[in-house]
Amino acid sequence: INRICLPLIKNIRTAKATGLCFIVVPYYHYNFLTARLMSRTLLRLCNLLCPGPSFTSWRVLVTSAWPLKLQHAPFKALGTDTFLIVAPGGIILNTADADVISQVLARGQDFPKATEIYRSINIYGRNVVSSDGPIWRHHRKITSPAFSERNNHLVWKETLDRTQAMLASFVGADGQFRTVEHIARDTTRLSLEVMGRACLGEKLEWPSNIVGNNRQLGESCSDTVSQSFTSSLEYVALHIVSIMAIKALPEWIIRTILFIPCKKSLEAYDDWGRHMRSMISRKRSEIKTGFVEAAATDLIGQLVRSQDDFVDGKSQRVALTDSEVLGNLFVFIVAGHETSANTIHFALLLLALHPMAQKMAQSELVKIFKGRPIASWSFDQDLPLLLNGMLGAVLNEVLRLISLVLTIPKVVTSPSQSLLVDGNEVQIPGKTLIRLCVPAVHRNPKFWPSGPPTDPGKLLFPLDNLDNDLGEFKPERWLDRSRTRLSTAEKGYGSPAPTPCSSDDNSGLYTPVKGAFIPFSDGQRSCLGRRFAQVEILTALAVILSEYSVELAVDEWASDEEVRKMASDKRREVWSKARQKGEFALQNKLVSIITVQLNGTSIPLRFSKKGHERFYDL
Ligand code: HEM
Repeated sequence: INRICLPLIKNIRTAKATGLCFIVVPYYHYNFLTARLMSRTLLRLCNLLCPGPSFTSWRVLVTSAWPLKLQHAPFKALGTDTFLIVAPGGIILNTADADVISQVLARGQDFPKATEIYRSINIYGRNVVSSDGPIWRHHRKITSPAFSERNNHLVWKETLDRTQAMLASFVGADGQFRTVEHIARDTTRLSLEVMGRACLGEKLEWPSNIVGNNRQLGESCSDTVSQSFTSSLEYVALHIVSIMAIKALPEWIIRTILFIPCKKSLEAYDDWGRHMRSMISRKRSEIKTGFVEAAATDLIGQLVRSQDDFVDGKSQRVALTDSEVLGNLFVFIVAGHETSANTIHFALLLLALHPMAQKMAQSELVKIFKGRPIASWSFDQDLPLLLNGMLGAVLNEVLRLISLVLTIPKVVTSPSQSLLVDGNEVQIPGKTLIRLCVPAVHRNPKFWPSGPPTDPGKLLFPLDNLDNDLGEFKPERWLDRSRTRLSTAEKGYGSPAPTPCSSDDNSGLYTPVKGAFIPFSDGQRSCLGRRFAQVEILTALAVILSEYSVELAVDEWASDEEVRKMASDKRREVWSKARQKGEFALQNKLVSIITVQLNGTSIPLRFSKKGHERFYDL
């Protein structure tokens, strides 16, 4: 009674007082242990005994996956874009309303980041992602300048180079492109290589010296975890979730754990930390001895240099400690490698599923590069054209359709904060957790111009965008700039906080209402690596599409020889099978583990020289 009923009654009263729509659930999703226990007992039992839950059932809303699986559907079913979930452990405000989102993001003091959720990321030291208040301001002030245009230039150069190496690895022994079964592994490696150079100043060498072969990521580690930096970085990147889970345990439990997977993760953790500490001190001596060139552009060099700048300056207190430099480098890798890798992965899948969009992007690349060799591509001249053209539209559309970060968590400072919801001033109680539901607002027809669905007979899951085309991949929607609308924040409610990079806007593309497009969040806690990611993803796609096309592989239904002999109707048939399978996977097999990714399945792809495609003429 004391732990469940009374708090629940109190929370229901508080929720009622807001006047917002609310749904009562029996347990609080963010109470990890209770949620695990209840989902295995009560939820499982109810799901066994009762018919399939509706979009607004508590059985759905207590799961962490609903923002991914149901997107805008619960909001549509409830007839509101902002509703509360009320549990004994607390109240969660969910919103898919661009106006509410832009108010929350603009008022960082009133609605700070819910850093509790990110505590487990502190394993190497305090950092900009998981801190708040003055400590966060201190980290942000020191780390922001590292994400400079000089660093982005390094990202550009490294991505040009590593993408060509990745493409070369797709060619089989017979000189022909082979089917790439797990493209996500290759894009992960590509992204780690770019991170290695632009973040840590290291040219990563894989032990096999071949990127993208069908070897499992992480296999390069020997049983005891290799001493080499690349292997330990790869191992840590691949096992981040389990390493963070182990490190959340008390030290005495950790040190007495004997079973092998945990030991390996711990060794990798120690190994990478050791590598990084010696790298930091090496950087420091490189800077001292005047070897500044490399140190000045990669992120590690800039963070280490900022330590010296501050020590030599007026206030000695301001510098980051070595452990904080390490903590920040670690979160840059966590926040940056998987997000960029998965975006490139999803962009390639969606382009393979939509050959018309791919052709449009390719013809624009012909106009931009006019057949110039990659070595002569220019960061200053060519990148803005990519960002503001069809490829920029492809990137935005991928990020709109598959939001890598599902929800952006904020918390209400006590005692309460007011918000304008549908024109009414609402008092949101202190400590309420706010979830900005990214996939839902990205598909909310209230905030996006939309057309009719391309194929009204085709069912989409979830069934929430049947009367519009917002569930479809249509990069062209970003090319019409006349669609810009105004938001509450622009009309003067609250003052939008400065974003880190002002030069990274795709100003040549359609500008959605403020708060409607938030793949990188917005306001004072927006993504520090936004421009880094944009440069990396666009550059990789430009290298691939300037000379090659990407198609769905059909090996499951026909061999290369059979495809060669097929008439066009037969080819269309096998391609349709591959398309159906690919679309099914994208609609049903996405999961969110730190970021959104395909789980337990992959969509095989085939690259080909332009002009040698197998299904382009269909
Ligand atoms: C497509 C790629 C990326 C996406 C979609 C993305 C998305 C996001 C989002 C939504 C946030 C806000 C999270 C929150 O407030 O809960 C964020 C924060 C952050 N991101 Fe990214 N990110 C990407 C790439 C990168 C890269 C490449 C880096 C670094 C190299 C990076 C570094 C950071 C950092 C340091 C923060 C924390 C900023 C702060 O709290 O002050 N991100 N990112």
